[in-house]
Amino acid sequence: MSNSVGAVIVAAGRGTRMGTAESKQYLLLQGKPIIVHTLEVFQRHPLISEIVLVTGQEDVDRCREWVKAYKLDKVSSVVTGGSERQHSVHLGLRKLGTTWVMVHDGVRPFVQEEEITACYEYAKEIGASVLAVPVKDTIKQVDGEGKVLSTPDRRSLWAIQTPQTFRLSELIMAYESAERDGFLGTDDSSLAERSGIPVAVVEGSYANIKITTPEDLDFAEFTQRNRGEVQT
Ligand SMILES: Nc1ccn([C@@H]2O[C@H](COP(=O)(O)OP(=O)(O)OP(=O)(O)O)[C@@H](O)[C@H]2O)c(=O)n1
Ligand SMILES: C[C@](O)(CO)[C@H](O)COP(=O)(O)O
Repeated sequence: MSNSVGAVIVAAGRGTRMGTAESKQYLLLQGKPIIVHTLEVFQRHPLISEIVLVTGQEDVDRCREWVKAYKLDKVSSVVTGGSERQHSVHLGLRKLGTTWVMVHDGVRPFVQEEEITACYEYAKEIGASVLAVPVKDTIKQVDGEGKVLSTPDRRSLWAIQTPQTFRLSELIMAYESAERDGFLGTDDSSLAERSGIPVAVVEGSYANIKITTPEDLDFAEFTQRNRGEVQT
């Protein structure tokens, strides 16, 4: 049976927490849109055979231009996303034709090749996988009035990232089930978990940030500069 691996890269958000006129995924990092940096990581990865990019309706044309300009020939389609991340992912899943899918945030350009490989290996072994890091801060559950309810044991807490890796057919079923039930999750794994799919955590790097607020841009510039990226 084919073990082909594809990626759905989601970049249809508005980036409100960034507070910029330009959506954060299109802000320049070392002269290149953040989304292009992210796409290039998966374009370069030998495991990935197909990429579907999900973006805002008004950005489809310029994304298609960037796909051509940066020779991102693994991108098979650029599609319009939805009002929530979950809707965007679902629209992307429908366009992919591989056995496995890695769902990845377009604003996480610092994922490393070996992390992508590890996510696939663990997903093959366990059923599904998510890249993550152990939390460094103490986490507390707090009620609506700001009163501390509990302090979970930190040793069991992980900060979940992307890519999140699944058998495409299983993730599509999980998405359809969530849609039927009106369930809205903040990541893909929560939909898989509720459908009974076992998910493994793959320890990654704290550098695999989701560029979300202005201070993340400073970190992103520093990281990109210090990675000495070979301009392609
Ligand atoms: N309707 C949406 C919402 C989010 N995303 C994508 O999902 C990823 C993670 O979402 P987030 O960081 O929350 O991005 P935004 O929703 O754009 O940010 P904000 O919540 O600050 O508006 C991003 O690459 C974003 O573009 C998407 O494709 N479709
Ligand atoms: C999917 C995710 O990046 C895992 O941490 C996160 O849940 C996305 O949340 P957002 O609010 O859509 O950025």
